[in-house]
Amino acid sequence: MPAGAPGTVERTEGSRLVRTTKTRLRRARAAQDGAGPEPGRTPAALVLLCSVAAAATAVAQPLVLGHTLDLLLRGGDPGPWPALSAALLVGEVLLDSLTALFTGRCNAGWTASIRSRAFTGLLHGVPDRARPYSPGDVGTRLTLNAADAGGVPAARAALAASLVTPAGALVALAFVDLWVAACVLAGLPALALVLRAFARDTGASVAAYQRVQSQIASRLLEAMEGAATIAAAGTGARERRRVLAPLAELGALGGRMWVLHGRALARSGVLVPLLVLAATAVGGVRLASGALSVGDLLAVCRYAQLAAGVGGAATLLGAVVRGRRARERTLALERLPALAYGTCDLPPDGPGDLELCGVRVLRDGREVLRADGVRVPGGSTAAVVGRSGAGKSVLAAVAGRLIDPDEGHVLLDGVRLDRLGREALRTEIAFAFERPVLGGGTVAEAVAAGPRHVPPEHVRRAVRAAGADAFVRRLPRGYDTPLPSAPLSGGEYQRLGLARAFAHAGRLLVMDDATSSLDTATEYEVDRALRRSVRPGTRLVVAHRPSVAARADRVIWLEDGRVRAVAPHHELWREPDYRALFGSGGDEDPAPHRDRGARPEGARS
Ligand SMILES: Nc1ncnc2c1ncn2[C@@H]1O[C@H](COP(=O)(O)OP(=O)(O)OP(=O)(O)O)[C@@H](O)[C@H]1O
Repeated sequence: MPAGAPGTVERTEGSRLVRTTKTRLRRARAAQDGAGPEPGRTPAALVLLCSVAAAATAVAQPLVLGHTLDLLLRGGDPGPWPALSAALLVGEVLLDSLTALFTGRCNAGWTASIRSRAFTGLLHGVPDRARPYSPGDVGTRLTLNAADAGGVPAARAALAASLVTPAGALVALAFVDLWVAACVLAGLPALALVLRAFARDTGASVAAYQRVQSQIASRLLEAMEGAATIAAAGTGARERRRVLAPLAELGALGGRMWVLHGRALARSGVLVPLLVLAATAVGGVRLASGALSVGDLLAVCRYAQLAAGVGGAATLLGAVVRGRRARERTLALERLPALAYGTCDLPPDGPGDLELCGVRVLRDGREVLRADGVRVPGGSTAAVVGRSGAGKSVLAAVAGRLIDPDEGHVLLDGVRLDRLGREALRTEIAFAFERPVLGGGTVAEAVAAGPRHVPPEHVRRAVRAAGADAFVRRLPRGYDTPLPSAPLSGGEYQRLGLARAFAHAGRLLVMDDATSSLDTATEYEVDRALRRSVRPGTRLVVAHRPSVAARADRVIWLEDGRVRAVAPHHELWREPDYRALFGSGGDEDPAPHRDRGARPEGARS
């Protein structure tokens, strides 16, 4: 390919200059973004091509067969016509097989692509915005709906081709005999009306069916997650009724779709034979008057059948309608608002100064957080406290840019978080959660997984710091134990999440209730190890325990989404409202460990 040829681009790969086509480059970029390869248009075009070719052979057959029959009846030499008839028959079978093959490939390609786009949209989306979609709903959208949506291009191609046959048959019919063609043409509008009504009525039912289907999946998953609670409360029967409650509606909607389908088939099932009968009758009259030969009559009957075959498009039309509704559901995931990243970097070796300036977060029209002028100096620890629902997790998410505030901005070492590049953001800010999700792989792989490569010795150091080394070593294969088969308690799993955050700690570490499952002594040990062995930086710790607040340099006290005070724990402790947060009505501080090295009662040495 000559340099600078149209449609080509040059790029460097290491020291090599690589020339590639724009299409390939676009596909490679899509794959890099995690969107998976773009589906080629070829398979859908091939389905159309093969279906149209099959339709053309079907249309040609009656003419050729009729002519062959006439030649044979006359007793003369039929020449190449019998061979041509046989070739058309074989050709149609072959083309039908190819259509089936390409349809399968096309469906698989589109389904994979749609699923991967929806999945990428979900992963890139702001987590907060994905909240309305329950796991069961997401599962349905990514599986059933993606498969239905993936079938649309092939179904649409087949639908287009299925209209070629009746149209071609009508033209051929007109070529053989105008009277019979006029007779068939007169009946076609009735068939078209049947199809139109089917498409219109079925659309609404399909959308409702898909919604109810995902409702059941969501409830089932909720029940599975809460299996222990259900068993303990003895509410199995009630839960079963709750999960299956939408089944009646699903059944009714499914029944309605079958009724619509059946009605369309029945109507066309009555119309088609009537039409064929009328065409045969007109053809018979024309044969008797000598206007048609026997072969012509054969062709006329077959063409009337093919032209009336437009009724068979109902099934394909149903697939297209269902697929389009399903596509709307996968698109909702694909188009979840994603965070846009800037191009700025952080100043090298910054201490991790954090500042929230004029921050407001609104949800459903309600202000769930307002924080202005809240500063956490680099290298210090701030505890975020407040009653349940006060906005602690929202503040943590804004501070680490899991979500963007609706107003205001957050500064890290003087740089606005929304102007930072993705890499700088994710390598410099680490998160640990109450219920981490560590995925598959081995224990070591799960802890190492993250924005930067973590060597094995750092993994072990992080696991030790999180107080997880002892139980990890007791696992059947130690650090190489696959996580799904590791018998871990909630607290142990939480510590692995902490270990992952420690292994990737940058200049800001946000811990959202990440030690809630640890006993006080272990939590204290983890805190000490965090100060000693994890990369120094700023810590923002959402806490419910006074011991955590007491060890922090300052406490950000939230009340109903507003910052009530920012001060050290021992100063705030003088306020009865603050003490009440920790269930302490008296003046005695249950966590008198204000110094960094102080140790709670019961802590091991
Ligand atoms: N995506 C959202 N949509 C609607 N409301 C939301 C959303 N995210 C948070 N909220 C609301 O914001 C408020 C603060 O939530 P947040 O999770 O920050 O509370 P919290 O202080 O961390 O509570 P807890 O201690 O119980 O975890 C709550 O009333 C919550 O319902």
